[in-house]
Amino acid sequence: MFNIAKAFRSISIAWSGIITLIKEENNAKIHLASTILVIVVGMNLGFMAIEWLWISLAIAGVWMAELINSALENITNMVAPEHHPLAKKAKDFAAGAVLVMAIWAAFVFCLISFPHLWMRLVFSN
Ligand SMILES: Nc1ncnc2c1ncn2[C@@H]1O[C@H](COP(=O)(O)OP(=O)(O)OP(=O)(O)O)[C@@H](O)[C@H]1O
Repeated sequence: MFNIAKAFRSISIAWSGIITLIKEENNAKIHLASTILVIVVGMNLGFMAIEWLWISLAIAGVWMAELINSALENITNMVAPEHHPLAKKAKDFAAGAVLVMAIWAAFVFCLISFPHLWMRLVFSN
């Protein structure tokens, strides 16, 4: 039978994972600042629904990549606390995944915001 209390507990645990990430990981603080900045800029420039769809996908993608990267980092640290070439590979691959998502997110943001900025410039004169 569906247990609503268990479902809420799972959500609460997942949320606390995100909070721990923000508290402990420097990159997550950068993602948080970028997320807030993008939302503020998007609201200011008046992004349309379809544009918010892409922006939100990009933001969620970066957060997902960072969460998975940090999970893999922790598992790697547990399995191989000493220096190991495979541990290095695992961490570097996971970090690469975050970089790929961050570059794509920056591309999406530029692609969406530049035409808005351009229109602002043209019609402000
Ligand atoms: N056990 C290890 N064996 C070999 N190389 C490692 C090991 N641990 C870390 N490294 C190398 O050092 C780099 C930095 O590792 P670290 O654990 O500090 O993560 P990080 O990249 O600083 O992540 P974050 O800043 O998100 O905490 C890794 O990307 C990897 O190249």
